[in-house]
Order: sequence, then structure tokens, then C-alpha cells
Amino acid sequence: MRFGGTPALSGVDLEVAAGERLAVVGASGAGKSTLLGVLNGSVRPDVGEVRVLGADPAALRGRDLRRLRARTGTIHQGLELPGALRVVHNVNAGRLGSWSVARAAWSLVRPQGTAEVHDVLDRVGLGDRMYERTDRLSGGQRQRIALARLLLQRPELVLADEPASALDPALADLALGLLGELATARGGVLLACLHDPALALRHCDRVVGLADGRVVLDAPARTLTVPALEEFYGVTR
Ligand SMILES: Nc1ncnc2c1ncn2[C@@H]1O[C@H](COP(=O)(O)OP(=O)(O)OP(=O)(O)O)[C@@H](O)[C@H]1O
Repeated sequence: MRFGGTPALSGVDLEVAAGERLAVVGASGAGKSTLLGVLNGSVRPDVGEVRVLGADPAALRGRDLRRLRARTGTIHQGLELPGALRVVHNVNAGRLGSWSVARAAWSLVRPQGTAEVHDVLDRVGLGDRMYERTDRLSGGQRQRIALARLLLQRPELVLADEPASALDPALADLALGLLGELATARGGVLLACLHDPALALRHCDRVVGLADGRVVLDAPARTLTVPALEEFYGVTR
């Protein structure tokens, strides 16, 4: 995958099995977000083959594409939560794919399924913020709203781009624990871009390291240490 003259991913050959929790690590600009984009279909690779839950996201259209999207959940680096909406609407956005257009539209007037929304917000420690405007919340709180949205969506493939970057250590552990459970409970996959080596090793089974768009590390987490990952960052930066 190239953006203009810059190769963002090149020669990447990866197979991720059901039930795996994969940490993607690498210096800024290494290609991590591009890899997630290729997997959720928002980035269309120039060459190569991608299979996500058995399908090529770039080749799907209409209902098939919507179905694959409902099975894939992404926490974007920029979170993509409209700030003027109340928290309940942003969390409910996780299941719009499974609602009729009429129900989704009506929910903007009278929020639907508020008991479930409250339940997932409670799990991320924000049960009392359901009706607040999203842009009144802190960066870490918004990161947990994005997590709650995914908990409601219950995707099989969870793509998380720095999902804990604004969280304190205890909340970061909570977030990664919930994401791992969410993905693997029904035999899915967690693929998380993480800059914190300790967090990656505590919550993932496998670590893939990118440098200049190439896979330069692919190892079981149990064979790695925090100093080894810190050294990886040192030599690939
Ligand atoms: N939309 C885009 N247009 C042009 N270049 C892009 C675009 N997205 C990414 N790139 C380039 O592709 C390369 C990989 O970027 P990517 O965002 O995937 O890195 P990253 O590893 O996620 O970095 P970070 O840790 O900073 O988020 C970089 O050189 C970047 O400048």
C-alpha cells in the first residue's frame, strides 16, 4: 500500500487465527493504522490479497459489505465520536447496523435499548454519563465511550488503534481486558496497535512489529520481555 511515493505497507504476509489477541507495535509511521484500515476496508490496498472473516472487504458491496462491517469493530485513533451527540447515541451507534433505518432514526429522538447502553457504560465506569454531551468528556472518557460502543456491537473482529493511549494504567488494563474478552469470547480476534510494551505483553498472545511498513517481528508474547520490546522500538525508530 502506497500513499503517493511513500510505501505504508509492503510485503506484509500475516495470518491471524480465531481466538488470537494480537498486538501490533512499531514506531510512529510504521504502518500500523494502515494495516487496520486495510482490514476494516477503509483503506483499499494497491496490490495483494486480504481475507477478513473469509471475505475480501474491498470486493464486497451493499448488504454483504454491511454484514462484514457489523462483524468488525474498530476503535479509531481519533475515536470518531460526534461531539455534539449525547453519549447514549454514540454508544448506540455500535448496533445501528443491526437496526432498521426507522428504528435508528427514532432512536435519535428517543434513545432505544437504554438498559443495555447503561450496562456497557457501567462496565467502563461511565454509567452516570449516559445523557451528557460527548464533547464535555475528557479524552480518556471518550476513549471508554468508544470501547462501550464496541461492547454493545459485539464484533468478532476487534481492531483497536491505540485504545488506551489516554487512560491511566488501571483503566488501560481494564480496557484491554474487556477488548480481549469481547473478541475471544466467541472465537474472534483482537488486533490492537499498542505503544506500551508491558500492556501488549500482559494482554496479547502474539506480537507483530512493523518497521517502515514491513513485518520485522512476529513472536508469541510469552517469548518476549518488556526490555526486548523497548529495544525493538530503539532499533526500528
Ligand atoms: N491518508 C494518508 N495519506 C498520505 N500518507 C499517509 C496516509 N495515511 C498514512 N500515510 C503514511 O503512511 C505511513 C504509515 O502511516 P500509519 O498511519 O499507518 O502509521 P502508524 O504506524 O499507525 O503511526 P502512528 O503510531 O503515528 O499512528 C506514514 O509514512 C504516513 O505518513
